[in-house]
Amino acid sequence: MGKVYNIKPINLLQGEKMTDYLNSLTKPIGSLGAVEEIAIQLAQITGEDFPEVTPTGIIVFAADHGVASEGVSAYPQEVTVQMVHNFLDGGAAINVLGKQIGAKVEIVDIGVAADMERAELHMKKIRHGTANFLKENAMTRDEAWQAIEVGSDMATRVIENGAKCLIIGEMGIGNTTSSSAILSVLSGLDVADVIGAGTGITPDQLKWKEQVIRQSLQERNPDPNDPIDILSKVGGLEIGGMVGAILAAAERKIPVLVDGFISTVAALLAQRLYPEVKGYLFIGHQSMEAGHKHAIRQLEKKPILDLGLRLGEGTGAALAFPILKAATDIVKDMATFESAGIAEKI
Ligand SMILES: Cc1cc2ncn([C@H]3O[C@H](COP(=O)(O)O)[C@@H](O)[C@H]3O)c2cc1C
Ligand SMILES: O=C(O)c1cccnc1
Repeated sequence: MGKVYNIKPINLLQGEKMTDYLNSLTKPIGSLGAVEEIAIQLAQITGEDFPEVTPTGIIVFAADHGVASEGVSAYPQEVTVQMVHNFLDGGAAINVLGKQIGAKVEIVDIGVAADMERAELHMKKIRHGTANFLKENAMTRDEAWQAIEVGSDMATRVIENGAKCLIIGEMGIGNTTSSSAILSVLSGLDVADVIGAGTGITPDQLKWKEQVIRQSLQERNPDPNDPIDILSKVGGLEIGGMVGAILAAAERKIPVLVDGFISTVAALLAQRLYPEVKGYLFIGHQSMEAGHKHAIRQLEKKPILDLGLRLGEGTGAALAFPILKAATDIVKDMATFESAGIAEKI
């Protein structure tokens, strides 16, 4: 069994207080649209009159997938470790976008197949990649819980170092296959509806990917009502890490800015473990990956941006972050009708 997380429902009363305050600011009521909705949710999450989201922390969990050996990705498995070096050298998209929003990017090896030692890398390897879930369970239940704990410990550290908002990202060749398998089980949707081209596979490879997932789900038969059974049978270690990070942030009333398909599937697993988690989540963007809209719908959420991204790493979340910051600035810096001496609605 894993650790128990004490996740409280969000504070609806604080949200009502924020609505009243937003209505007192010098603008027609509701005219800042989704930005106002975000401000209200941030108030509900933090319980604060003036919520803050800076500094924000980014955690990228990296791990390999045994199922990659089935040829379900457009790139070879070695790209995972090569990208980890790239993250540490500052050359990946998430480094650039993280820098733009003043966020530190923490990289966690939670299950990369290759061994590496780098000063800035958090070495938390649980195993050298998952097993090929077409042939056997991806990992044990115990390893699934360990992954969740690594993620929650990591998020706790980032939050204790001052982060007021958490962005989660991932790197793992083959992880759209794992995420589609998880989503199909959690949603009951057919595999064909939740698969996509990932890193850019051909239509023929996509058919094969569908077949691999279909057969894996038949063989492994994960229990739709047991998120840990699903994670251990067809999941990934970086997905478990993201689940744990989300739970730890929610426990500490820290908003989580979720990225694309893979991280939203992790958020869905977290929500199935602890339904209250939902209130703490923002979905940064709508990914091009076909299953993402279904994952978002399962969470009854709306993505902040829709820019045609299909990358992961936390990039779409980092791009959406300035909208969250804008919501907090509006609340903090706008004049009220009273302070500015402007006539209110008749
Ligand atoms: C160079 C490179 C950088 C990436 N950064 C994120 N991903 C994304 O692509 C992978 C998932 O797609 P699939 O399931 O098709 O392998 C994950 O690593 C995801 O983070 C990348 C992929 C590549 C090739
Ligand atoms: O949306 C994502 O997170 C995504 C999509 C394609 C490939 N990698 C990640």
